[in-house]
Amino acid sequence: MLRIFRLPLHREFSRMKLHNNTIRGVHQALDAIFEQGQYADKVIERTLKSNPKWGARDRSFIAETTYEMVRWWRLITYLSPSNDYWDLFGTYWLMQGNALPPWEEFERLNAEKIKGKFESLKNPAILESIPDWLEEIGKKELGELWQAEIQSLNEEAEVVLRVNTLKTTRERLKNQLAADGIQTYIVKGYPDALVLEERQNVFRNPAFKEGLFEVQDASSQLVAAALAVEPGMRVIDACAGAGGKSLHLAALMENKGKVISMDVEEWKLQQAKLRARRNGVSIFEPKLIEGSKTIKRLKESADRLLLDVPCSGLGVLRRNPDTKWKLSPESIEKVQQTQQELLQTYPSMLKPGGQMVYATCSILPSENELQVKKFLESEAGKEFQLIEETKVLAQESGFDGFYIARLLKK
Ligand SMILES: C[S@@+](CC[C@H](N)C(=O)[O-])C[C@H]1O[C@@H](n2cnc3c(N)ncnc32)[C@H](O)[C@@H]1O
Repeated sequence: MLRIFRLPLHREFSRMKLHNNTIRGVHQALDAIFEQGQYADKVIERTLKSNPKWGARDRSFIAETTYEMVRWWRLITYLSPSNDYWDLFGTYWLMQGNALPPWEEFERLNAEKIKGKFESLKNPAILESIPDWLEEIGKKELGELWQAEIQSLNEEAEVVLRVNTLKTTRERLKNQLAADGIQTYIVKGYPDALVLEERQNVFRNPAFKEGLFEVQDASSQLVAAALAVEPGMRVIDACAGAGGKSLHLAALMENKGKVISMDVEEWKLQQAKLRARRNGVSIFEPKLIEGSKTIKRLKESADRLLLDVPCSGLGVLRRNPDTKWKLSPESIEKVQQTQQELLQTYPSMLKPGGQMVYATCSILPSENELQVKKFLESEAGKEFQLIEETKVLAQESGFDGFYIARLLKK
């Protein structure tokens, strides 16, 4: 069998008979992602809902094939004889060393030709399936670390759970999931994490519905932990989104004190509210940011402040491979401006002697240590001191790329 490069080989799928209508499901999803610019996770959710007759294996085939094709889109389109969806799927299928059935839809595909084209390919951006501008930025910012980093970010993400210690322990949850046939393992350095041995949908499991865990990458679990919270504190999570880190903070605080979860998007805070209820978190207080007044009213009111700022998301490409096709140098520049604006204004909410964490899910120094440096050198940063910073690269951790800086307000 021909296997021309290191695309993850889904053995389960390669033995599977191809069905015309599941491949059409993949086409439909790709069309919504690339032609209509929709987000991959939402598209897959909707595509799967649109056909209740698909069984569990068909569903995971559609979801995983779509994700992998999005990840390797540039390389696939380069190797494919045309941009027709059948040619693109057929190319992807052959690239993994699978055989194609003798259907007329696949008539134009020639495995040897594809292999030859791949072997003579030298352009690193096409080989890693990223836009040219990203290859340039990555090389400029990360130097010799870039090649291994982008390779690592092109791998399939593991599914990691964060145990809700307000309701259970890691050991108990591990056993409970094992009894349901879900095997997990623990990783040193991540006290609340359980990693699934095999990718599967855990949202239907009763333990999820009871709020015993959340799905949250291991690197992301380091963020709330870095804030050194204690029960009884007043903590502001200023970019709380749907509350992933607020829930973790509340668990670390043993549900004592207050977590004020702020965001500019009301619908995200509504989601956070539902999750807080499921998690048994009672110290959660959502607060919509309506302008600079909301920030001013909270002047020097927090013992701890989390700035989990909007970012390029380049550290979480494993999970959101469509990000690389949606970003641009301009959009990264814009988000960097927002990051510095938030750094200039939000720390006013912290009490003197309080601590804050600035975090991103990016691997670019220009969103990370250089932003913190700029802040510390500015008027607003004069009273702050950097205590520690952690640069999490995917190639070293095996999980998402993150940046976490802890600062003290003197
Ligand atoms: C990286 S996400 C936060 C993820 C979240 N902390 C979690 O753990 O799930 C950044 C969030 O910042 C929010 N945001 C964007 N502009 C903002 C602003 N000016 N002030 C506060 N939050 C903002 C976005 O809506 C988004 O939810």
